[in-house]
Amino acid sequence: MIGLYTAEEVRAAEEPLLATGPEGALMQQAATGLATVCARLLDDVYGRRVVLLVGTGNNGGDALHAGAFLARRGARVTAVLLDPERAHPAGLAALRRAGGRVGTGADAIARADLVLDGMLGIGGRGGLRPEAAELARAAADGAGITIAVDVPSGVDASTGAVDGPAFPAMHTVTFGAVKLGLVVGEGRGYAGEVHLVDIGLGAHLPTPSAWRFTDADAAARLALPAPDDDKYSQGVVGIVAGSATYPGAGVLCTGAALRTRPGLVRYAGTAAGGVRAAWPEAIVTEGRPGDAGRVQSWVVGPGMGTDDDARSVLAEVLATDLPVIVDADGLTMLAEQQDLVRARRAATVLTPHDREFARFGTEPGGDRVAAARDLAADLGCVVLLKGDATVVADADGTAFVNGTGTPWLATAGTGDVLSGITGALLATGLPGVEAAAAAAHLHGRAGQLAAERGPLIAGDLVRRLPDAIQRVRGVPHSGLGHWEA
Ligand SMILES: NC(=O)C1=CN([C@@H]2O[C@H](COP(=O)(O)OP(=O)(O)OC[C@H]3O[C@@H](n4cnc5c(N)ncnc54)[C@H](OP(=O)(O)O)[C@@H]3O)[C@@H](O)[C@H]2O)[C@@H](O)CC1
Ligand SMILES: Nc1ncnc2c1ncn2[C@@H]1O[C@H](COP(=O)(O)OP(=O)(O)O)[C@@H](O)[C@H]1O
Ligand SMILES: [K+]
Repeated sequence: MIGLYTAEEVRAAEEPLLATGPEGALMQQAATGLATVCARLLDDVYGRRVVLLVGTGNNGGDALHAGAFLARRGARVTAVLLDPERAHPAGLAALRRAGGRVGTGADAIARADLVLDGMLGIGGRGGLRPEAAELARAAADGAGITIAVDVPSGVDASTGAVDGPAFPAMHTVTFGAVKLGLVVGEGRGYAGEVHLVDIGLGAHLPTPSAWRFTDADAAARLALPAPDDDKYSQGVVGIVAGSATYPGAGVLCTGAALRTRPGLVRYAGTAAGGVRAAWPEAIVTEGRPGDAGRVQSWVVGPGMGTDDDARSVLAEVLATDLPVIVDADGLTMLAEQQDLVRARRAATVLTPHDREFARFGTEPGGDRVAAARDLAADLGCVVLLKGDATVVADADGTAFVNGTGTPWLATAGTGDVLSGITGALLATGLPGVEAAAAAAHLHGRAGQLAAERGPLIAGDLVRRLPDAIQRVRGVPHSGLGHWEA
């Protein structure tokens, strides 16, 4: 798993190194790593126009030292200083020695091949002040590569919240640890591709605030069937989704469960006809959940409606002592009867998008990890807050930020697929938070594979799930896979 850290956690890790190491050593390491990434992205450094946007803190110092490195390799480097009196003295001296110069704003930025944002790092507070905001806007209008030093100025490194303008980075070169704010919320959109430069913080870093799954982490939660497995032993999933008028959610959700963990999937609900026609492999009843037969987890909510029948079905499922994932219409009803979750002892996973989340009392706001954590703690369940970087939080504060997916997932029905995947993983006995994090990872991988062929629809996700599972297990999706024992 990849650790995601707040600014405070990174500062605490830096302290012992600053206290014991030679003066400026950390900054030299950071600046060298930064300049190396810049040189790679510029391809040929000689003669290139580089503009440094330099604030008053150490973030500006990093930019100045990296600028000196690039100037020594023949780049034409101009530093734009937010406050010339307070620019990092050693960095400025190094830049001058290397032949760089100090200049002014917008024109230089418009002509630059590369703009390096060293205005604010983890010491930034609140929205950008007017002059910094103006430079960020000029960088957005320019044609050069934009690279943020440590964190894009205007992005809260710890939360991803953005208050007003921020520097639009195509790349962010971050030091020592990946800051949470670079991968979640609005900040993610400003950070671009994140490059991590090692400055030796490793052993000093605390347990991170949040985690990101890798393919290996997801694969570890997708156990293969063993020789002694049968169709029941892998975990049977029960689905309540869709309706007679709108069978689609039932079809997508059941298909996703089958394609994730095809031991046995049971369906109970009013979309029975559509589900039966689409998935002869599923065991289908028009009746209530209690009529479906034994299951090890329930998926309830997508497209089931919110009438009195739907309400009583939701209550019936939540009254079981089985893991349950609640989505869509199920969430709309649950928001009005939140005690149905609080009373549960088995795992409950709620999978709201922003509007569904708001029905529980508060908007997600700028700090999406905190929002998901707070709701999870309040209800004593797992909350999976959907978005371009889906957040999964448990009642005890454990949190994951998903790193897979594609904006092509913003299409109707993809959430139903996520519900089916989550239900299938819950049925295998995984803790709720791990099932949800693995499901989000796998769903995103399926989306990426489906998007390779252009615009995707939700059914494509179901079709690509086997390839996605192969991919996260390390088997090339286009190859024959491993035949060796
Ligand atoms: N620690 C280390 O050893 C290492 C740290 N490293 C680097 O240092 C960075 C952290 O440096 P830092 O602590 O100096 O803070 P930093 O982010 O430069 O900003 C502080 C300045 O910004 C100002 N300011 C604040 N808010 C503002 C706003 N909204 N709008 C405008 N201005 C605002 C504030 O000024 P003031 O409020 O006093 O006017 C203050 O002077 C870190 O991200 C990494 O890049 C690496 O070299 C590795 C080694
Ligand atoms: N811009 C985006 N980038 C990446 N993923 C997205 C984006 N927008 C939505 N998604 C993902 O698509 C899915 C949409 O789910 P949802 O809103 O419940 O759709 P539906 O109810 O139509 O099935 C979620 O998994 C969400 O994380
Ligand atoms: K910055």
